[in-house]
Amino acid sequence: MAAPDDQMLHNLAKRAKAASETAYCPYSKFRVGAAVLTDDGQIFEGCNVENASYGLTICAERNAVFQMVARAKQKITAVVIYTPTVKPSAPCGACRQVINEFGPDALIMSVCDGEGVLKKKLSELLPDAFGPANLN
Ligand SMILES: O=c1ccn([C@H]2C[C@H](O)[C@@H](CO)O2)c(=O)[nH]1
Ligand SMILES: [Zn+2]
Repeated sequence: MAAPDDQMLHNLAKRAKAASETAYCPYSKFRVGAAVLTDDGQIFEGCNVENASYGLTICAERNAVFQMVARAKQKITAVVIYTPTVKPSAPCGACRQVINEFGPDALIMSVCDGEGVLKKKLSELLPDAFGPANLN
C-alpha cells in the first residue's frame, strides 16, 4: 500500500487518541494510544496496559501490533502514536523492534497535545535492525 495521505494520518491520529482513553495506567497515569495501519487499509488500536509487577507493562504500540496479528494481518504500513504531552515522543526501543518485524518500511508518526508532529520511517528510528532475515 502507498504511504498514507494526510486525511488517513489525521484519522489514525484520532483513533490513537481515542485508544489512549482505555489505557490501564494506575502507576504512571500516562495514557498512551496507538493506531496501526495495515497494507490492506485496516486499522488496529492499542493502549498501554500496566501491571502491579511494573516490568510486565505493555506499551500501546506493541498492544496495537498484537491486536493486528491476532486478526491475521501481518504487514504494517504506518503506526501513529498519541501521548498526552506537549512534545511528540517516538516509540521505545522494544516497540521499534516489534514494529520492525511486521513493518520495516513503516511510517511512524507521533502526535501529542502540543503543536509538534514527529514523522519518521521505522528504519530511521531503528537503523541496521535485527530482523527475520538475520536468522538465515
Ligand atoms: O511510547 C510509549 C512510551 C510509554 N508507554 C507507556 C508505558 C508505561 O505504561 C507508561 C510510562 O512509560 O507509558 C507507551 O505505551 N508507549
Ligand atoms: Zn514501547
